[in-house]
Amino acid sequence: MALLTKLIVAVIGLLLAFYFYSGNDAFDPSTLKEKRVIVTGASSGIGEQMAYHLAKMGSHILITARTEDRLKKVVEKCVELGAASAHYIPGSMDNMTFAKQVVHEAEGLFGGLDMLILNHIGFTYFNYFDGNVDHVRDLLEINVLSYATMTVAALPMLKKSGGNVVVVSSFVGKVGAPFTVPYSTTKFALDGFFSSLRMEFKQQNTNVSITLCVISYIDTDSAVNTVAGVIQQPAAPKEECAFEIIKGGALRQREVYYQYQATKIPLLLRDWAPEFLEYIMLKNYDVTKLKPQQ
Ligand SMILES: NC(=O)C1=CN([C@@H]2O[C@H](COP(=O)(O)OP(=O)(O)OC[C@H]3O[C@@H](n4cnc5c(N)ncnc54)[C@H](OP(=O)(O)O)[C@@H]3O)[C@@H](O)[C@H]2O)C=CC1
Ligand SMILES: CC(C)CCC[C@@H](C)[C@H]1CC[C@H]2[C@@H]3C(=O)C=C4C[C@@H](O)CC[C@]4(C)[C@H]3CC[C@]12C
Repeated sequence: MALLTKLIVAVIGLLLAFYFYSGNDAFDPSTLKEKRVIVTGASSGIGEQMAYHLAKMGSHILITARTEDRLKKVVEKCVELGAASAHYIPGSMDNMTFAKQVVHEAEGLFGGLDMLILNHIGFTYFNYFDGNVDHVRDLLEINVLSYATMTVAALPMLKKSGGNVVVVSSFVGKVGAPFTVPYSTTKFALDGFFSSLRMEFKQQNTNVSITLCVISYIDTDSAVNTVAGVIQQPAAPKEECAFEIIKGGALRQREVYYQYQATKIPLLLRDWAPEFLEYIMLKNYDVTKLKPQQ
């Protein structure tokens, strides 16, 4: 019995060591120098911060979102920060022709592509599901189908460069959570699409990495304004989050967990103690602070 206990402790210790130390490979930001990168949803939030990190690393950057004046300002700052070059293309990702156009623009500007960072999301509400399935469909177009469309369009260039696809998902792309029904649906769909595609790439020896990023609550203006007061967990910094996403993509990691303790650790409970995880998550919500449905 004592031997069994020791064995269990040893196995748990090994598992913990594996979880904490795997993926902590050394990252050299200079590997991004002169690399050709697309960042979607880069007019604000995490996408904007990724553009600034890439600029400091000396990359060629093409950013996109709908709001042209904001994109222009981000590009100007990228140039100041040391980007090899910085460009923008405004448009909406509910239009698949535009999604392809962004990739073709990169081909025209850079003659190839090394990293495709898919980060944009369409607007959604943070409240009880209102029964509107049309909204779920519209959000799937913006949050998922445009990601698939851009990946397909970029694949020939990424195969040539041995490049990376980086997909920004969420903790709620792995576990369901209240007030995120349409949004969580789209993030789960990304996991199905990109995790399956990653395995096909392995079978076919396709030298393109796919990094799915599982992100916890981040202090972007839109997130903080949306969940204000309801979520008790503190928001993590967008600058660090953006850096960890780029790092994971450059290191060709299959998944990035940020913040680790707010994503990977609770996810250990998902398949083994789902009701306990639900209990912890519900404790984290203050429903009395919920804004009225808009
Ligand atoms: N913040 C958080 O707590 C968390 C965020 N994430 C993920 O991180 C990523 C970034 O989130 P965050 O920085 O908070 O979001 P923001 O709201 O700050 O940024 C969203 C970006 O997407 C653009 N966008 C919105 N609608 C469209 C559209 N129809 N077509 C094209 N672009 C559009 C916005 O610009 P514009 O309006 O000009 O088009 C903006 O650049 C998302 O994938 C999100 O799911 C994951 C977990 C937590
Ligand atoms: C272990 C648990 C305590 C963790 C619970 C964390 C939950 C509540 C966290 C994790 C991811 C978070 C959401 C997210 O991914 C992105 C967005 C989009 C943004 O525009 C509006 C806010 C929203 C819905 C976040 C809301 C809060 C979420 C659900």
